[in-house]
Amino acid sequence: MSPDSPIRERIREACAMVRQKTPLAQSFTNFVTMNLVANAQLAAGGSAAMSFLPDDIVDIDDISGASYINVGTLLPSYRETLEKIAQVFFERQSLWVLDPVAAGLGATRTAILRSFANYPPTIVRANASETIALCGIWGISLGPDSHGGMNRPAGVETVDDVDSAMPYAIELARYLRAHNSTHTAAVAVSGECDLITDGERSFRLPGGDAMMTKITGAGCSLGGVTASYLAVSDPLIAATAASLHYNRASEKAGAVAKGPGSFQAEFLDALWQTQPDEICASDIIESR
Ligand SMILES: Nc1ncnc2c1ncn2[C@@H]1O[C@H](COP(=O)(O)OP(=O)(O)O)[C@@H](O)[C@H]1O
Ligand SMILES: Cc1ncsc1CCOP(=O)(O)O
Ligand SMILES: [Mg+2]
Repeated sequence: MSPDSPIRERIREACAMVRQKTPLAQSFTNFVTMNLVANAQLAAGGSAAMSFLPDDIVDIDDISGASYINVGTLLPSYRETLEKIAQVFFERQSLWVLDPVAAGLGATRTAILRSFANYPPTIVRANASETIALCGIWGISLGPDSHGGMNRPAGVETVDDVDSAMPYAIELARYLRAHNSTHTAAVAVSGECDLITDGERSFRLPGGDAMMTKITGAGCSLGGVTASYLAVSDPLIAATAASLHYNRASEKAGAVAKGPGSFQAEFLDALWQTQPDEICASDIIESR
């Protein structure tokens, strides 16, 4: 992507707006990484609120710029609760991000994710295996020889690479645009070289530090920060800006950290310190 692409100015503007407006993006997320989600949203410039009760979620939605649902840890009540919340978001045309953590693993998680097909999010943020598995659960395939779907549960970590998930991500983004209530969407597939697509345009985002795979919550917190950006920009720009912010910050953290513990602390500092001009100047490889 050329240095003078209009996309870069939209990314810079989104980064500036998150800092200026401190948008609230609420989260219904897992217990393992909830604290990092909130701290990453604050370090990126946003504000956070975590809730698990449908009526509370709706009240917070009234004052939120976007919301985030992450299915990493489940309780028995979630089977009904999460479908109801997604339906309310759909009816209210609320903007929201889904992280389908461990998609394909377990009957309850699969039933919850399947229910979201009727009330889909604005953005799906996932690793490659979760992206492929979610397409299988929602009946989105690439044709007779595609392998995606429920037969590839990977747990929390990916067992696929971003390149193999790319055709699925493109179809998934097209599904979101056709079926969600705002008809705008993006899919962010994280990995060694991230992919962001709206079903028409696709960006590959090289860089970032591999130590991100050694802290739990790197992906979950990226989902939360993506929601912070969605509160101030359109889905394609929000997903791109959040992922670029993460990559530039993780590179800074990787340069000074001595292991995963100091890396996480250095990463939060770097999220806070990394500026819009640096983020929008990132290497972005566009493919159509
Ligand atoms: N090999 C890697 N090198 C650099 N950055 C990576 C690598 N793998 C993942 N990341 C980054 O870590 C963050 C979380 O991605 P990932 O680990 O794929 O999500 P999840 O934790 O949901 O599986 C993203 O910002 C992604 O770009
Ligand atoms: C370990 C674990 N178990 C259920 S959720 C979770 C955290 C996953 O975090 P991430 O997807 O960001 O690695
Ligand atoms: Mg994850």
